[in-house]
Amino acid sequence: MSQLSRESCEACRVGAPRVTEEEVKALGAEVPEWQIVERDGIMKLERVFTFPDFRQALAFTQRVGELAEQADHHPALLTEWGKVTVTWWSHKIKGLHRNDFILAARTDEVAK
Ligand SMILES: C[C@H](O)[C@H](O)[C@H]1CNC2=NC(N)=NC(=O)C2=N1
Repeated sequence: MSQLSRESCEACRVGAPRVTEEEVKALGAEVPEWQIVERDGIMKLERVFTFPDFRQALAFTQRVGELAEQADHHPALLTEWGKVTVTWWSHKIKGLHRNDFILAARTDEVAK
């Protein structure tokens, strides 16, 4: 279990600081399989997970949903036959917060 995945998420609030460029570099190194993408001017953290079939993709989707509920911090999830695209960002700050990297690390844990 990675150090980052064990960190606790702080409550997401309007006005919370987005991660700086330096933090993106440092945190990104802890979740190297994730890409930083920008959509509608919002920086997001995204990874595509692949599976042997739809049933296993769906089971993984459920596990990610559970960890999101536990953290009260939710991703966008696209579930397809054999793959799931997970995208994390913080809606309230329209960008990336440390929480998003913590939850990306936790997502990697439940993919195993
Ligand atoms: C009311 C509820 O706690 C908030 O809307 C939470 C829910 N989940 C969330 N998830 C994400 N990714 N960003 C948020 O700002 C957010 N806010």
